[in-house]
This record gives sequence, C-alpha cells and structure tokens, in this order.
Amino acid sequence: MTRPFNSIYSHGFIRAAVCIPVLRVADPGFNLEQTIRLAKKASDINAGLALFPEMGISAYSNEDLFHQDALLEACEDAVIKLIEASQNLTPVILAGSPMQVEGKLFNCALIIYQGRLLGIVPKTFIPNYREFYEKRQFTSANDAITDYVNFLGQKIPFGNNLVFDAVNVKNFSIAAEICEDLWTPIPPSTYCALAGATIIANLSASNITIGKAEYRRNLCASHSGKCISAYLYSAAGPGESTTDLAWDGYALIYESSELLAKSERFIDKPQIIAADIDIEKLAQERMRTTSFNDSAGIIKDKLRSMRHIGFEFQIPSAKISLMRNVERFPFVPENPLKRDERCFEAYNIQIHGLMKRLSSSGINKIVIGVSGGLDSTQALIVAAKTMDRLGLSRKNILGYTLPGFATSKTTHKNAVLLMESLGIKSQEIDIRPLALQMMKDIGHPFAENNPVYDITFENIQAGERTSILFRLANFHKAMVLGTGDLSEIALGWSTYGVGDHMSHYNVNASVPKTMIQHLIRWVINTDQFAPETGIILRSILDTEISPELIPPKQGETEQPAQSTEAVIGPYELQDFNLYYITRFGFRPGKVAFLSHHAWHDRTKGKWSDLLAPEKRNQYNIKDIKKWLHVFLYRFFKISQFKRSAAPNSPKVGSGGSLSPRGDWRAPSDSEAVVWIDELQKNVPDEI
Ligand SMILES: Nc1ncnc2c1ncn2[C@@H]1O[C@H](COP(=O)(O)OP(=O)(O)OC[C@H]2O[C@@H]([n+]3cccc(C(=O)O)c3)[C@H](O)[C@@H]2O)[C@@H](O)[C@H]1O
Ligand SMILES: Nc1ncnc2c1ncn2[C@@H]1O[C@H](COP(=O)(O)OP(=O)(O)OP(=O)(O)O)[C@@H](O)[C@H]1O
Ligand SMILES: NC(=O)CC[C@H](N)C(=O)O
Repeated sequence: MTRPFNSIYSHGFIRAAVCIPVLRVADPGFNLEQTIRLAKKASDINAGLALFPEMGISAYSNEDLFHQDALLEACEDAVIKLIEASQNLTPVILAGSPMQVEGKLFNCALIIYQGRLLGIVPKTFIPNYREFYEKRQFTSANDAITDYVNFLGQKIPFGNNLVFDAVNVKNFSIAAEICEDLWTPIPPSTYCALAGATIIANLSASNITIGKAEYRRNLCASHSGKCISAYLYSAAGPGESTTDLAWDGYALIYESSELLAKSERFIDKPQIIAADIDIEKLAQERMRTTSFNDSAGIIKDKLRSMRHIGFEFQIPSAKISLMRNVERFPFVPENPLKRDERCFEAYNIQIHGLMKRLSSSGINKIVIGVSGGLDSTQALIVAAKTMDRLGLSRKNILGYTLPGFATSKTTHKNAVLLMESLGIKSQEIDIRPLALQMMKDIGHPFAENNPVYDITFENIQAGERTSILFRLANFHKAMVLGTGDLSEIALGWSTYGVGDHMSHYNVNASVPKTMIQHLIRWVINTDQFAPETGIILRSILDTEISPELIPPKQGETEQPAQSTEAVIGPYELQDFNLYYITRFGFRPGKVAFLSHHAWHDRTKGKWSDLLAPEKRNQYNIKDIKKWLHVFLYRFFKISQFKRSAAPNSPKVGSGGSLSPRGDWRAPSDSEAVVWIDELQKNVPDEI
C-alpha cells in the first residue's frame, strides 16, 4: 500500500481534540452554538475526533430542572441541530445530553459523525454520594432494557457496550464513558478497550475541590496505561452552576499513561486542546503485551456481547504535520530532571550488573582494553565505580592500551591519561608484531608491505586484541569486560567471535551510543570522579568515533583516520531508527516520518542543554532515507548472527535490549526485503 508521506493520517495517527465550551445552565440553544463553534475549530485543525463535556448540551448542574419537559425537548432539538451541523465537519463528535428512553432519563454520550447519530452511550455509574445526587434524576445504563432507540426514524444503538470502529482506518476505534464511570474499580471502558477500542473518551462534569485535579490526572494516566489506550477527558467548567460547587474546566489527553496535552484550568473562555494519538503504537503494544490479551480471555462472554458500530472515516487529504513533540534522542530525554534520573539509573544498573557477576563468580579482577574511545571509557568508569562499591582496590582493574596500525595519538593519549587518573593498573602491549605474524601466516598482502586494508586486515587487529585480553584474564584470574554498545550490536559493527564482539561480561550491550555520550557528560557534570578525570572525559567526547583499524595517511597520526559514522551513518539517526523499529515494530515509512519531524530543522524543538550548539545537527529526508536503508539492511539482513551469540549483559532501558535470551529473539538468516521495499515505496527522496 502506498501512502502520502506528508500526513499524520498515513502513519497511524489520529488527531484528537478535547473541547471545554463556556456553557449556560438550562440554555441548550446557547450551548449548542458554543459546541458547534468548537467542533468547527476541531474540524479546521483536521481532528478526527472532538470530545465535549458531560451533558454539555444542557449543562450538568440542572438538578431537578432535568425533569422539566421544556428543557428536555430543547435538548432534543439542539441534538438534532448538532447532528445537522456535523454534516461537513471532519471529526467524530462526542457530545453529552440528557436523553429520555423507555420513559427513563439517561445521562448520555452521543456519538455523531457527518450528519449521523452513530450511537448513544448512557452513563453506567450514577454518583449519589456526598455532593452528588444524580440518581434522583437519572437511571444507569445497567437498568436500560432496550439495545436500540428510535431517533428521527432511525434505529440507533444504545448501551454501554458500544465500540465505534472506522472500517477504513485500522485501529481507529472509539469508546465513550461518562465521568463517574472512570472513578470505579471496573470502568465500562475497560471492556471496550479489551474489545478493541483504542481511544476512550470521557465526557465529564467534575466539580473542583482542592487536590482533585491531580487525582483526575492519576486516574486518566493509570487507566490509559492499563488499557493501553488513549484517554481523552473533558470536564465541564465555565458556566456550570456554582450554587454549591465550583468548576475548573479541565481537558486532558493521555496515551498509554503519557500526558500528551492538557488545558488551562479556571479559564472563563472556551478552550480546545489537541494531540496526535499514535493508535498504531497502541495496537503494537497490545499485540506484544500478551497479558492484556489474557485479560480479554477471562471475560470472553462479556466481550462477545460488545457491539461494534462501523463508520467510514473521511480521511483528511491535506498535508498534516505531526503536532506532538518527537524527541531527537529517544534514549536521552531533553528534560534535565528526567535525563538525570535516567542517567543515574542506567549507570547504576551497569554497576550492579557487574557487581553481581563479580561476586557470584568469585572473580575480583577485570581485564579491559582501553582505546580512548567512548565505549571502553564508559565501561572503564563503570568498572571503577564497581570496585569502589565492592570495597576493592581500583588496581584490580587491569587496563591495556593495545595500539595497532591505526591508533591515533589523541586516543592513545586519552586512554593512558584516563587509566592514570582513575588509579587503575595499566600496561601497553603493541599488537602489531602479533598481527603481522598472522598476516604472514595466512598470506595477507600487508605482510609484504602492500597497503591492502580489507576486512581481514581490520579483523586481525580486533581479533589479536581480544585474544590477548582473554589470555590475560586467564593469567590474572580476571574477567574480560565487554564494551560493545547497543548501537554497534544493532548494526553488526563489531568483529565476530575472536574480536570485540566477545567478552566475559558486557556492561554496555543495552546502552546505545547516544546514551553513552550523555552518560559520560552526566558523569562529568555530576562530579562522579576527580576534576582531572573530567577534563580527559571531555576530550574523549570530542574525538571522532572510529574503529581505528585502517591506518592514516603518512603524517596524519593525530586524530583517528577512519570515521565510523561516515560508513554506518550518524549514530543519532541510527539510534532513533533502532528505538522505533525494535521497541515499537514501526514500519520504516513511519520511522522516517518521525525522524524527519524530529531532525529536519535544528532551530525547531528543544535541545539538551548538554549538547553544544555546533553539535546540533539537522538532516533532510534524503539523508534520513539513506541511513535508514543502511540500518534496515544491516539490522535485518547481516547482523543477527552476531546478536544470537552475545555475552551476558544487564538490560538497561525499556527500548534497549537486543539480547537473544531476552528482548530480541530473531532468526540469524532473515531477509530485509519487506522493510527495504516499504522504505523505497513510502519514503520520498525529497519533500
Ligand atoms: N548469517 C551468518 N551466519 C553465520 N556467519 C555469518 C553470517 N553472515 C556472515 N557470516 C560470517 O561472519 C564473518 C563476518 O563477520 P565479522 O568477522 O565480524 O566481520 P565483518 O562484520 O565483515 O566486519 C566487522 C566490521 O566491524 C567493524 N568493527 C570491528 C571492530 C570494532 C568496530 C568498532 O568501531 O566498534 C568496528 C569493522 O570496521 C568491520 O567493518 C564472515 O566470515 C562471514 O562468513
Ligand atoms: N588501541 C586499543 N587499545 C586497547 N583496546 C582497544 C584498542 N582499540 C580497540 N580496543 C578494544 O576494542 C573495543 C572496540 O573498539 P572500538 O574502537 O570499537 O571501541 P571504542 O574505541 O571503545 O569506542 P568507539 O566504538 O566509540 O570508538 C574497545 O572498546 C576496546 O576495548
Ligand atoms: N459527574 C460526575 O459523575 C462526577 C463524579 C466524579 N467522581 C467526579 O467528581 O469527577
């Protein structure tokens, strides 16, 4: 299927609007006008859904006026006019009104779409305690006998078991419930979610008292998390009666416990908030969280009684850019507080993993190759802290510089200074004689002074280093600490087996490169080590990322000659790809859309204060597509065999493990064709 690239509706998003109109008590004509005005605004911003508060047509605080025929008739008239007005509007409208059915009065959500009343959902839990006296006027959905009502000559589904499915948009399924319904142990929307509703809308009229706003947020967050759904919440505000209560008017949009948008409170003007809900992500999460589906299994009969009402959603054809913020660094939050917490946790998970492995194995020494690059630096500082926590001397860390044909002066110097400043035991072993001997033995042309820098040339060096480190571990009763990070593991950027791929325990395997960079910055900024260590760490951060396996041209020995990112792509893009493909299973087209949104303009969105302005990059769609292609090919086609044989290592982040024993079980011989085809078909070369 080909999809126009430039619209959120091509990438599994639905724009949802939540409206807080200014109301008048017992004035349906006025309230209708306000409702239509906001519904048009929602339509103008291409929202697929617009939610209004509980009994927004009549206002909620009518009390015994609800038993007045004049008011009920005026409400019915307003509903008819709202249905008419919806004819040319984009969103499905969820509006609240009292409705007389079977001679009883119900507090209802009306689901209206383009001139049709799709269904009516009455409130199930009618509060009748403390300040609430709703049972005096209203009947619960549970006490309704009929499943349908006749409205304007049509048979309209009626009940609290309705799910509204857009038949032409996968996973766009809506359910409604009303205020108190959410405050109960088993909200009716739980069943709707288990029956497939991805967007739950709550029409509410929640009077405000001190502290209640936070409680509502907690309810919405946890319910949307448990239901793996979006939760839209619209609580009536300005205009409701203040005879005994006060109203703050509060709109919230959550997606699986994450707050996407919220309104102001205590505002005496109409408000509308909107957010793009990733229904595809919700569906993905439900598919993989099989315990969600187990919950459906135990209430099968109840779920069989749910009714699905289909409608054809007119997908807006305009170019519609994503409204939500997509972080450039999904592994490293831009928000300093969150980032600090994440760095603290990541660092401590690494340390605790290693502490446990050392104590359980009875080994108290570590062997590590220290290159002056990022990964071995991170592993080394984790090892240093581990020794501190275990009460062992840092001299139990045996660090080795292992210069080869391509080691630059800068990395070498940084490696030596770092080991010195951390007070570990250090030694240098030149790997060139060993590597040359192997080249001679196997007949590699470099042994005869021919500058052939092929994969064999590269891997001989990585292999000799590993061989030396493992034998040193035997010799010193130590364990080889692995340094390969998650990004390298995803891209297969390591030398297999007898190479940097193998170790006794790897602390970095679940930490992507962009996070390692931030962790090192965090270690500097939080003064985890002495100030002189901080200076060396800064210099390491500023060095080009390189495997240093291909020698520089004569005389250019200062900086690494090889650039990793020139071959496998910028790590900041590859980590973005890695996160969305492995954590959420998104199609490449969607990943490119998100990546373009995040990366196309360096002046947009927030940047981490830790990242210097000259390091703030931007990428056009052509580059995004090019490097995503590299990622897809390397990840799906050529590198799984390396992951299938990975050393032990602690899982650090929710989006960050490719362990074959844990988060990523995949065949070593799969094709990449479906991902690459989808990319070619759906991602343009320019926008
Ligand atoms: N599906 C499969 N199942 C089993 N074996 C498979 C296989 N596909 C290839 N192979 C075999 O695996 C071998 C290729 O793998 P491998 O020996 O690892 O070699 P390879 O992946 O070709 O090369 C290693 C790459 O990693 C880079 N590197 C190495 C070390 C450190 C760093 C760094 O910067 O961190 C980067 C280096 O620059 C080079 O580009 C071939 O001999 C091939 O026959
Ligand atoms: N010159 C070296 N001296 C000692 N160990 C080395 C040397 N070069 C590589 N190694 C070991 O091999 C590992 C892989 O090398 P590589 O160059 O990929 O990693 P790095 O330099 O630590 O970090 P980065 O991948 O970010 O450059 C290193 O982490 C280190 O343990
Ligand atoms: N309208 C209602 O159902 C209000 C009851 C709900 N517990 C609230 O205070 O928000």
